[in-house]
Amino acid sequence: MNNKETGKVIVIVAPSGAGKTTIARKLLADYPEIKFSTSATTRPAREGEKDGREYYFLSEEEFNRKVEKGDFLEWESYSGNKYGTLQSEVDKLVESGYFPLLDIEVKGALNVQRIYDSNLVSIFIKPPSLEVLEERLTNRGSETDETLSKRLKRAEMEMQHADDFDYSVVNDDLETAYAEVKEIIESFITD
Ligand SMILES: Nc1ncnc2c1ncn2[C@@H]1O[C@H](COP(=O)(O)OP(=O)(O)OP(=O)(O)O)[C@@H](O)[C@H]1O
Ligand SMILES: Nc1nc2c(ncn2[C@@H]2O[C@H](COP(=O)(O)O)[C@@H](O)[C@H]2O)c(=O)[nH]1
Repeated sequence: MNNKETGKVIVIVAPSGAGKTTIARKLLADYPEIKFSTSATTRPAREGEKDGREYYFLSEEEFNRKVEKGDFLEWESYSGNKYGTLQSEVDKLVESGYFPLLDIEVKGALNVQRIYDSNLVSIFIKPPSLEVLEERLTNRGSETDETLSKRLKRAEMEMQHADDFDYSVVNDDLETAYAEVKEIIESFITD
């Protein structure tokens, strides 16, 4: 499948810790025609993360310059840092015939959804409960007490937006959730 003419975009959205990156990675491994749209962020890199792969890691000043230049399709502040989708990143992938996959938070996803409209599919990944979400974030070991509590607080608001997206999938058992996501994606990219 080639996406150059159609310019379709895939958005996976979820509260932090629900498992969207885990599901996105499985999609990227199974579908060579789907490519990750690398976002920019002011958050420091986690262990094992590489600049230009997980994110473009920017200083606050570099990020703000890009905002002023209008380089972002969307951007948001999240848990004390800024995150944004670069229009050039999405365009580059479409130009090369790929389906860009955006792994972004709720407010940014709502904005991108408005822009791409019917050329976009959005899937909200739900954790089985907020307790499980906390457990997953804690086990991931990526958060301090402060960032964990900010993310959980934000998750409560984000969960209320589940119905604003095209589909919502509960990520309790990973393989079951992934099978549901695959079905949605296959129908979108072949349509
Ligand atoms: N179905 C599942 N059952 C148990 N653990 C899971 C499941 N899905 C994901 N996880 C684990 O939960 C943690 C959070 O998953 P992941 O990093 O994919 O979340 P995320 O939604 O991308 O978070 P963030 O928005 O912060 O990047 C990871 O350690 C992951 O291995
Ligand atoms: N609005 C946007 N949100 C983004 C973007 N890139 C990532 N994200 C989301 O931020 C949170 C936190 O991510 P983390 O890597 O620090 O755990 C998470 O929900 C991401 O999906 C973006 O470009 N725009």
